[in-house]
Formats: sequence, structure tokens, C-alpha cells
Amino acid sequence: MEDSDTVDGLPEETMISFLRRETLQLICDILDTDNTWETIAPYMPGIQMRDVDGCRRFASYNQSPTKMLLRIWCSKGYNATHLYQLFAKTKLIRLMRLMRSEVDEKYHCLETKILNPARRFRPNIPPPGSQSASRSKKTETNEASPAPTQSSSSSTNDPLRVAIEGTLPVTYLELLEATNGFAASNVIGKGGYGTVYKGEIKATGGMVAVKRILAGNDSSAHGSKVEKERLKQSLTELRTLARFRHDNILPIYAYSLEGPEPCLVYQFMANGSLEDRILCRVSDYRITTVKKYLFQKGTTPLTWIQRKEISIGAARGILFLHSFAKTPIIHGDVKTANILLDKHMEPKLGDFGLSRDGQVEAEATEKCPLIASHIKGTLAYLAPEFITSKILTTKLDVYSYGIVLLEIASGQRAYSDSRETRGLVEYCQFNKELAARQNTRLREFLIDKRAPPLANEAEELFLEALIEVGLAGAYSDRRLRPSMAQIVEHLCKNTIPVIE
Ligand SMILES: Nc1ncnc2c1ncn2[C@@H]1O[C@H](COP(=O)(O)OP(=O)(O)OP(=O)(O)O)[C@@H](O)[C@H]1O
Repeated sequence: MEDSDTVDGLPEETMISFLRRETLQLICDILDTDNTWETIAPYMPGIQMRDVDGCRRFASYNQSPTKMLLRIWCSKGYNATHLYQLFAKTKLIRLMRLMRSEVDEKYHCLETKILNPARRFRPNIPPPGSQSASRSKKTETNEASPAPTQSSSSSTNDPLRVAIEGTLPVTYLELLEATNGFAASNVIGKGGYGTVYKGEIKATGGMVAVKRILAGNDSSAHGSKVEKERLKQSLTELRTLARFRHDNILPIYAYSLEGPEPCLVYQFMANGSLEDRILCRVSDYRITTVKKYLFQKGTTPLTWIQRKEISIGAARGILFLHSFAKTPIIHGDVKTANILLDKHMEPKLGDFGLSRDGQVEAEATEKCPLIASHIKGTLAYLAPEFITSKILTTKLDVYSYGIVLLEIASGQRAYSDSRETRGLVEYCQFNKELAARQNTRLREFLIDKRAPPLANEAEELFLEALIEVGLAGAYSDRRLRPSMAQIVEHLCKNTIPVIE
């Protein structure tokens, strides 16, 4: 067996021998289902990308990947109590209950803590290798492996430590190998803060996108300020993505901070950005010159069904950010370039470099809004209250998302110098008045000319909903904008929100 060094090379005693066989089997059965083990692996200190790859290969031989993962983890000195705390951290209460009889009862209060997060409790379980650890076996000293138990005040205050918690480290060398040495032919995109490369993790053949944060060569005070801002944004992105996992949020797989430039590794999105797909644009980076000739007419326009699914999926991603945690997360840079499409055209919201904890914009009572000094966003997508007063609430994302919907409906850009009415909202409003004067349906003025003709009444209704929800979302008075929950509801039902 090719991977015998990682699979069978571990002595049997490194299994979690302190767990009853039946308990271990039950835990493995649950975590093997739907590859749930992959969601806890990033929270296991000491577990690296290559370990996860090894477990995946183990699974391909019809073996339990969870059992393998736990064996590797135990070989690094972690024990049942650490496992219990890992389940607490990843909120797998069912698994905690399964093994609770096998850990000291002083840790059982972790279950109460999950059910009642307001109560603060931090049992001190020493990490392996520390003097008081029950197993003092020292392992792989070159690994930065902060045990999950080490969330003391000093570590929680360390932004770097907090940012990388829950995401796998990968070596710069592995990324060099994956991207053919960051070859120009692997470039798939460029953003304000770095270049994105397509890469292949050799062990699994899995495709990834590697964002390599630009290293500036400007050593002036301004240059180092820009550099700092870049690093800060990549850490913000890392921190946010490590905290939230959702079908419509671009998953981050790994990071590398030890090389010459910091790198973030994401799931590869085969269909590129929504912006490119709306414009039927073949990215210069994506293809060779020969292919560019073949594709010069551009990519196939999105169908109306695809547009509907993309709109709803992206809205769900934003709604998740706004509602998942106690404090809503404001993305701050929602735009078609940041909605990426996987091979099934499933949309995933990416680029969290500007995301911030914010607050829900209340419909009835006007709370004092947060003032953000950092969010920049892209001007055409930025809500007026942010531009004028730096007011930051969830309605900031609603405004930007409204613009996205208008782009999906009309195929127009958010801002264009070649239009008489440059801003997209003004362009739509202008056409709305024109349509009313000519007693014509607005959709006939605004429909994306590249899109296939509307096939049935449902598609016609959807296009109308798209335009009206888009306009409502981009309403200048933020208090009159719908919430993301209302938007998802309207789009799913093809209904039009009532606005003044
Ligand atoms: N995971 C991914 N899979 C495939 N392509 C990607 C992925 N991430 C980014 N890209 C491509 O790389 C481009 C640049 O992405 P990036 O997030 O760096 O910048 P941006 O959002 O376009 O710009 P900025 O960060 O300045 O707002 C994207 O527009 C997209 O085409």
C-alpha cells in the first residue's frame, strides 16, 4: 500500500486506547458520515494538510478516515480529554455525550457551557508536552501546535493566533509545488492585494486556489503602511473564514505565513467570478492564447435558472453572515467579482479582507450605528450612508447585494462611463420612469440582452422580482431596505417587496 508510512506505520498503541472500543467505533461512524471529520481536523492542533490528505487516501481504501485521524492525533500526545474538549469547541454535543463517561467529570461542565454560552468557564486541560500533561510524550517539535486548550487571555489577544486557529497550516514549499513555483501560467486572477494561482495538491490531485499576498518593494513609510494593511486584511480574511463554514461561503483550506509572502489556500472555483460570467468574459489569465482564439466570443451566458440559483445562494451566504453569530458579520465588499462559482455553478461568497463585526439594522428602533473607519468596498457598490457618514450596519451589504441583483438582471456593470446614467441604480430608475411613461414593462427595457429569452411565466416573474428586490435593496434610505432574510424570502417566492 503506497501510503503505508502514514497509515500503517503508526503503532497500534497510538490509537485512543483510553476510549472503549465501542465508544471509539460510534464516534468514527458519526464523523465518517458525510466526511464530518474534515470539519474538525482544522481545529486539531498538530494536524497538518498532509495528515488530512493521508486520511482521505485511507478513506479511499474503505477504511475509517476518522480512526486514522485520531490515531495520528494521539501519536502527538493528545488524549480523550482533549478530544472531549475538541468536540466542545466544534459544538458536537452528541459526541461529547457519547464519551462523557470516559472523561473526568470536572470537564462535564463544558456541555453546559455550550448550551449556555453566556456562562464563562475554562477548564484547564494541559496540552500534550506540557509538564502537567498526563502523557508527556514529546512529538514533532517543529510544529506550531497550539493546543485548543491554550485559549488563555494572552493567546486570545494575539490576533495571529486567533486568526489561524481552525485552519490548517501548509508549508510554502508545498504551495510552490502545487502551483509550479507560482508560474505565470497558473495565474487565474489578480486583486488589489495579491495574485491568485490555480494549484494542485499533488497527494490528492485536488485543485485549490492560492492567494499570494503581494510583497511590496516600497520601503517608504507609506509602503510599509500599505504592507501592514495587506497583512491585516489577509488575517481578517483568515479569521472570518476559519470561523464560518456554509455552502455559500468560499471555504478556506489552509494558510502559509512562514514563506516570503503570506498565502491563503481556498477551494478552487472552476467557473470563476459572477462578474466574469455576467459579462461572458474569458479571463486573460485563465486561458492560453490558442484557447483565447477559440473562446473569443466569450463564455455561454447564464440561463435564467442559473441566475435565480446564484442570486438565492449568494443571498443565503450573506444572510448566514448576518445571522449566524450573536454579533452579525458585515462582509463589506459584496460585489459580483467576489461571488465565485464552483463547477456546479454554486455561488460562494469570497474575499473577506474587509469583513467586520457589526450590528443588525433594526427596522423599527434606530440604534446608534457602528462607525467603521476601515471598510473601503468598491465605490459603485457602497451605500450612501457609508460614503457620507461611515455608518456600518447589515444594510451596507444589503445595498451592495441590491446592485448585484441589478447586474444579474440587466447584464450592465455597476458603474460605466459609457452610459449616460453611470450608476446602475440611476440607470434602472431612469428606465423605470421611461417604461411607466410608455406604458411598457420595465423588464423589457432592462433585460440582459446577452441572456437567453425568458422561457415561461416563472422566469418573467423572477426577472421582475430581481429588478424590484434589487432596487429595494439599493434604496438610498437604509431603514427602508429589506433585510437579507426578507430578500431570500422574496427571491424564493418570486415576490416583489413593497417600497415607498
Ligand atoms: N477560489 C478561487 N477559485 C477560482 N478563482 C478565484 C478564486 N479566488 C479568486 N479567484 C479569481 O481571482 C480574482 C482575484 O481575486 P481577489 O479576491 O484577489 O481579488 P478581487 O476580489 O477581484 O479584488 P479586490 O481584492 O481588490 O477587491 C477573482 O476575481 C477570481 O477571478
